[in-house]
Amino acid sequence: MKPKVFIGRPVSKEVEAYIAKHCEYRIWDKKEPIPPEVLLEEAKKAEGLLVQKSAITEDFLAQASHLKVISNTAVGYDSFDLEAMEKYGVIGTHTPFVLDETVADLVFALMLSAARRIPELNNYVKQGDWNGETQAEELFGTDVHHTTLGIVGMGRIGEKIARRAVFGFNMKVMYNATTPKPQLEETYGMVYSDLDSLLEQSDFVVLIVPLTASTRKLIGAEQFKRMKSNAILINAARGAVVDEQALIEALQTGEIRGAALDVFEKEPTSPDNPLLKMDQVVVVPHIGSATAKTREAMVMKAAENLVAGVTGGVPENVVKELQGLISGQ
Ligand SMILES: NC(=O)C1=CN([C@@H]2O[C@H](COP(=O)(O)OP(=O)(O)OC[C@H]3O[C@@H](n4cnc5c(N)ncnc54)[C@H](OP(=O)(O)O)[C@@H]3O)[C@@H](O)[C@H]2O)C=CC1
Ligand SMILES: O=CC(=O)O
Repeated sequence: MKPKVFIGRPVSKEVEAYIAKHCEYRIWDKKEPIPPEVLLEEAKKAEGLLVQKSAITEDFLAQASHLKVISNTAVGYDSFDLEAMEKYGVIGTHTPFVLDETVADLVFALMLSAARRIPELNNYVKQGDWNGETQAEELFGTDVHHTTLGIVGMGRIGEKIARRAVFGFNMKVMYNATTPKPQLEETYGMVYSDLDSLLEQSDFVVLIVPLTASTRKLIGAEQFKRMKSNAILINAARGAVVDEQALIEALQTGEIRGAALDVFEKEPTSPDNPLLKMDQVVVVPHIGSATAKTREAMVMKAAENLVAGVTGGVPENVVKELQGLISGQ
């Protein structure tokens, strides 16, 4: 008998066919996100789940006693209660590597947009404000090339950002991570820095860390005070890595020049969020990995992890905190 799985989001025909070959499955194929109570009811009958950032709590796991694996279609897995998953022996997987270059592209798109004020100037032209006079200084932006970039998080994606910065834009790169990376320093000529010095010296600060207890509100009022007044913050990590209220105040008081945000404390963010009213803030709706090719690769990777987890194989991408569950099998 094939193992029973539930697919908690729409997938392509190819992915569905792959899962169908190995599993008996049910699927949530509506565009809107699956309601938590529907996911729970389905999870009670399944050995494996494929989800996209659905919250997996202790209470959820306690009620879904057949689960062996939960495959997340994202690299970040802050939606997993890792302690509870370990307690219930449920393997969690994610989709690293396949999205790195795409997310690094988006980080650069955000950096360039904020520095050169692309959304503002796009509106200026489209609204008919371009009247042919010599361009006024108020339209000027700031350079990206030959400036200093501080990257907070030097993992898979951080490295791809560093490569673009050094070889594409001649930037000086400083980085912070939990441990220094001497080999990457040699490859990219970048320097490891404590967070405070990185904030003090960078023209652009990119956040690309996982959301954990140690990174929640990593950047708050105290950190904004350290940043240059012409600095631009790019957050492509998770909204909660930044104290959003402190960011609003830092922008209002001119402590930093601007921000470019793919992620927010609460998603979707409220239309009333003051950040959305600020010209010096560029926003996109959490689309770091959102190209058709990369998203398809992520979903196929998630399907492969799911199938391996319910058919007695070893999923390729078990999250590091739960790898003990595999070695203990
Ligand atoms: N906006 C979007 O659409 C996307 C967002 N993301 C987010 O980006 C995150 C990073 O992805 P990825 O590069 O694959 O992850 P990795 O695990 O490869 O890298 C994470 C990096 O963060 C560092 N780090 C962890 N904790 C801290 C800390 N307290 N202070 C400083 N550095 C820290 C790690 O240090 P060390 O190497 O020393 O352990 C590591 O260098 C994801 O977890 C996700 O939240 C990812 C993809 C898309
Ligand atoms: O936010 C996206 C991810 O893959 O993590």
